[in-house]
Amino acid sequence: MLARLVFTLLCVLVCILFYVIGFWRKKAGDAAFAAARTAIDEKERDQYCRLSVLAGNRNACRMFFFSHTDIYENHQPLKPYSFRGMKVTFYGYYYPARHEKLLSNRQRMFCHALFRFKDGEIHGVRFFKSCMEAQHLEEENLHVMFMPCSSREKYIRRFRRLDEYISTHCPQMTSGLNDVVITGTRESLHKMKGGKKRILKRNYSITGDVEGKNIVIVDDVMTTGQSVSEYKKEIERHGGRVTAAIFYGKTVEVPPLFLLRMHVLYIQVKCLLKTRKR
Ligand SMILES: O=C(O)c1cc(=O)[nH]c(=O)n1[C@@H]1O[C@H](COP(=O)(O)O)[C@@H](O)[C@H]1O
Repeated sequence: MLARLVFTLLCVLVCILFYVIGFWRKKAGDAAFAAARTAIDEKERDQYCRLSVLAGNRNACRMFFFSHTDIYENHQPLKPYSFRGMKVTFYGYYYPARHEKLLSNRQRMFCHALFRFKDGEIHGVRFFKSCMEAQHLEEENLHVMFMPCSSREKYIRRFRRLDEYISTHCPQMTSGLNDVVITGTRESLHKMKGGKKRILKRNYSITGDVEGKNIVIVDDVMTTGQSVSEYKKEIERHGGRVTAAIFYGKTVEVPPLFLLRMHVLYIQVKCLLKTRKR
């Protein structure tokens, strides 16, 4: 009887202990995360962020990933790579708006610039030139085609300034802004369900003469790459040859949080061993 009572008491004590540890671990994680968000420089931000990850804070895991995107992503900005028969380059990483609070000032500014490009508020010439230079395409005879958007207004607003730039500053290139007619409106692609398996509703037709032309596609964001590859197929059905594609941003994909935690643990242990050796 007494043994059973002692056992029950011990179990209750252990539960209380776990609860208290969990409670303070969460508090410590939240505090470190708050410190990371208000840190004055990247180094301090990273240190607090790692502590918060170790204390189990999920947002800190995402923040850690965003600060080290280049380690996890297969492709780097302005480094061309092959994708479904095209050379692809992007200008920078795009972090979806829901993660805005976890970004550094530099990343936030980049995403704001991307949104302004999407809305036609900035011309995107620097992005265009940088990506074309990265692929050594500045001097090539190319026909530039723009990715059709959800409506005609958006399409013209977004790309008209690049169209002007190409017509006035790039004598060796031609702009295909008017090769496409947007026939109706469709939902924004990122709102469609189904990820890579979603069925894209085509709301445009190619009316310009693209036959035999060497084509580069320009778009704002690449996420799964499905829309650019469908557009490429459609252009090729009309006789064009799509050799390259450039994007203002490439959407990052957050890896499983568990992997991020393991990575942070590994880094912390390595740091600890290093300081003990000294
Ligand atoms: O404006 C969008 O629809 C959009 C928002 C967003 O957060 N991410 C995003 O990729 N898109 C659009 O989705 C298209 C790329 O999606 P994928 O086909 O998955 O590569 C581009 O035309 C983007 O404009």
